[in-house]
Amino acid sequence: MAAADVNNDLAAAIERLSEDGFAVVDDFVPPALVRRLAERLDNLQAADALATAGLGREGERQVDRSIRRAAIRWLDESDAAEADLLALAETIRIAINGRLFLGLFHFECNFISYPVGGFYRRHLDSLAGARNRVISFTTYLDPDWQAEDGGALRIWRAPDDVGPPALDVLPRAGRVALMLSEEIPHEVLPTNRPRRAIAGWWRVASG
Ligand SMILES: O=C(O)CCC(=O)C(=O)O
Ligand SMILES: [Fe+2]
Repeated sequence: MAAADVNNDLAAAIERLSEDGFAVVDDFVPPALVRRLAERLDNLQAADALATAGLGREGERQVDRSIRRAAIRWLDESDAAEADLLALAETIRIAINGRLFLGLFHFECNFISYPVGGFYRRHLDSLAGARNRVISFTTYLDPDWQAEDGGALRIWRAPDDVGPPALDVLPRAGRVALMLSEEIPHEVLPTNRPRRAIAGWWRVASG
């Protein structure tokens, strides 16, 4: 996809994000970068460098395998593929701030590796009022994902929405989903094949 198309798609997605609380952009992460990130995650996994995912921030981690079954590792700039993903996220941050004036500041993100049978039950990424995580980002690293592979990201419209979901997002390679962290409950349905994702959050400057 040409850069101009990507920018148009991103602008339209940010518009939907502000109206609906969530938006999905296909083919946002270029295939070559998806491959490098997938390889990086595989290498980390082979080196036993992933941690069992907990709930909440590092340091106050609780591991509850009835809520979440996955392994994670935080990204940083020291690996070239990770740095390129962080640079791409920075373009999203600037675009969101330019349109929605949210004052997004800090970004943190982690690789998530879900084994067959892995899942993440319905949750919000941030508790309202804490001004903690403001916008959530996810992207996916597995080629040729099909509906029967399971593992959809299931999204509802509001914290107290217990009706049918608004959307099931298949974790297709290159796809980016954005959500308002305090507003949009979501879950990862059990996956029938190993599922490689990156999830991140922008915060506003505190204080
Ligand atoms: O893997 C996904 O699609 C979403 C992950 C998620 O909701 C989270 O890490 O908070
Ligand atoms: Fe989440």
